[in-house]
Amino acid sequence: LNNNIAVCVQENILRFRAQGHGAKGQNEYEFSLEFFLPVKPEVSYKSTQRQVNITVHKEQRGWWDRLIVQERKPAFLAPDFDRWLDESDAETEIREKERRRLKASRHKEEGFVSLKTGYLFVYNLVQFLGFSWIFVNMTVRLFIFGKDSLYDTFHTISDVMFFCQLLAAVEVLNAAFGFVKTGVFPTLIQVSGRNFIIFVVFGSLEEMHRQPVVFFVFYLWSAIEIVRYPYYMLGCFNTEWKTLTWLRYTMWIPLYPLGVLAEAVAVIQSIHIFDETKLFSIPLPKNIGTSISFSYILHIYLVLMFLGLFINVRHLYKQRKRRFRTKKRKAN
Ligand SMILES: CCCCCCCCCCCCC[C@@H](O)CC(=O)SCCNC(=O)CCNC(=O)[C@H](O)C(C)(C)COP(=O)(O)OP(=O)(O)OC[C@H]1O[C@@H](n2cnc3c(N)ncnc32)[C@H](O)[C@@H]1OP(=O)(O)O
Repeated sequence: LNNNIAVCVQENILRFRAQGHGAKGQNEYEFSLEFFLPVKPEVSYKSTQRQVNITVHKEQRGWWDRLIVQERKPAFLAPDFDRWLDESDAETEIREKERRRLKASRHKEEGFVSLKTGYLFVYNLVQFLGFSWIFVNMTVRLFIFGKDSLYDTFHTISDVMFFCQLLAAVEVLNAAFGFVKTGVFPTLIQVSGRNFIIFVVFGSLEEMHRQPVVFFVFYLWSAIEIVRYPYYMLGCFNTEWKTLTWLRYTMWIPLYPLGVLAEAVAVIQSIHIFDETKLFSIPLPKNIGTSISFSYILHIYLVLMFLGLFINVRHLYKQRKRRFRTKKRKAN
C-alpha cells in the first residue's frame, strides 16, 4: 500500500518519496535519479496496491545512450524488458504504423472511388434513359406522323427534357468538385445555354410550343446525348468501345454548329413575341419611357451564344485531340 507519495522533477533530477508496507513492514522509501539528457519538469504517476508507475517525458525525442548520468547503474534500478524498445524495434513499429495508416487511407480512398463511380454511373444511366426515350419517341413519331410531328414536340417531349436538362446542372458540380476531369466553364456554358433555351425561350412562351424549331433543337441535343452518356457509363468501368468513343468525339463536329443554329433560330423567333407580350420586360419610370423589352437581353444572348459556340467547339476539339492522342500512345 502506498501513500504520502511525493514525486517531482527538479533540475533534471527525479525525486521520489513515499510511505509503504514492504517486506520489512511499514517504511519510508525514497530515491533520486539524475537523467542522462533533459526531461520535461511535468511528471505524472499512478499508484496501485503493488507499485507506482511514474511517467517522465524527454525534452526532445531521440535515443539515449543510457537513462541516468552516472555510468554505473544503481543496484535497485533494473529495466522492464516487457516495455523495453531499442532503435530497431522502434523502427519496425514506426514502419508497421505507417503501413497500417497507408492501408487505412487506401481503403478510404477505394471506398470513395467506388462511391463516386457508382454515383456517376447512376447519373449517366438516368440521363441515357431520359435522352433515349426522347430520341426514340421523336423518331417514331416522325415516321408515323411525318411533318405533323414537328408541331407537337414540345407537348410530348418537354417534361422529360425539362427533367434531363435540370438534372444536367449536376455536371457543373461534378466538374467543380473534381469528380470528372473537365473544365467548369465549358460545362457551365453548355448547361446554362440549354436551360436558357428550354426554360426561358420555349417554357415561358406558349406561342413557341408549336414551332417546328423545338423539334430540331431537341433532336440535335438528344442525338449527341444517347452517345455521350453510354460512353461515360463504360468509362466508369474503365472500358471503352472504340466506335462509341469515335462517335462521342466526332458527332459534335456537325451537331454543335447545327444545334447553335437551331437555338439561334428559336431565339430570333421569340424576339417579336417577347416584344408583343412584354413578358419579362423591365418597367421604367414614366418620364423615361414605358419599359425595357426582354428582347434586348435576347440580342445580347445571341452574341453570347456565338461566343459560347467558339469556346465549346475549341474545348471539344482539344478533348478530341487529347483523347485520340492518348489512344495512339497507348497503342504503341
Ligand atoms: C456563365 C454563363 C454562361 C451563359 C451562357 C452563354 C451562352 C451559351 C451558349 C451555349 C451554346 C450551347 C449550344 C448547345 O446547346 C448545342 C448543342 O449541344 S447541339 C448538340 C451537340 N452537342 C454536343 O456535342 C455537346 C455535348 N456536351 C458535351 O460534350 C459537354 O457538355 C461538354 C461540357 C461541352 C464537354 O464535355 P467534357 O468537358 O466533360 O469532355 P469529355 O466528355 O471529354 O469528358 C472529360 C473527362 O471527364 C469524364 N466525364 C465527363 N463527364 C462524365 C460523367 N458524367 N461521368 C463519367 N465521366 C465523365 C470523361 O470520361 C472524360 O474522362 P477521360 O478523358 O478519362 O475519358
